[in-house]
Amino acid sequence: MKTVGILLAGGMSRRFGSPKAFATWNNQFFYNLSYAALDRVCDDVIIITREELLPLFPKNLSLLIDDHRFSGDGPLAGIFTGMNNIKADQFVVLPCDMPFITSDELKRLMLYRSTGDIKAVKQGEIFHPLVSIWSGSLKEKIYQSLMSKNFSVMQFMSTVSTKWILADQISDNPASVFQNINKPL
Ligand SMILES: Nc1nc2c(ncn2[C@@H]2O[C@H](COP(=O)(O)OP(=O)(O)OP(=O)(O)O)[C@@H](O)[C@H]2O)c(=O)[nH]1
Repeated sequence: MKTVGILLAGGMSRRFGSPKAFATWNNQFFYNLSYAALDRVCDDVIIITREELLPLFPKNLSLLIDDHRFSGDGPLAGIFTGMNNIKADQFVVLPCDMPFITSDELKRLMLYRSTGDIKAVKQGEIFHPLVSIWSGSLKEKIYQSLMSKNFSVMQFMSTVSTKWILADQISDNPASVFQNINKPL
């Protein structure tokens, strides 16, 4: 079973004020922390970003810019871009703005038994749709959704079989781990 990591790093970071992928924690770029988590559990990892940010990343990493038909259309477009460029049975998706997630949580999410199309994390009333595992068979459906201008990840998830895994089932410290950084720390 081939597993590919998709690291979403193509957002505008309007609330943060500068590209979140290059924010730092413990002297490490956010994107690097998420990349390391994915790299430990996936066969390959691909960073999906936008053109302006491309030159900022090291050249040795696998990088793609969003499919030009859907550039600026949000994370679903990023996920499609990854799936459309690299074949895999499953894709482990992470955003670049949840830097405290480690390979431990991802491993436990991967091991969680589910027969659905998507497994994603829910923490109390908070949904984390971008901390998720997607079946490679969803590519065409995502394409149709984007073509119909339905860009919402949550909306897409409601149209397929999505299993929400409680954060405390895959983490011993979910409140610290599943922090979504939208504003400067
Ligand atoms: N590849 C790609 N990633 C995206 C896109 N939009 C958002 N993301 C990523 O998805 C994750 C969640 O993004 P958000 O925080 O919702 O949006 P943002 O644009 O980064 O931030 P705001 O401008 O403050 O809303 C982050 O990792 C973003 O980098 C996009 O159009 N393409």
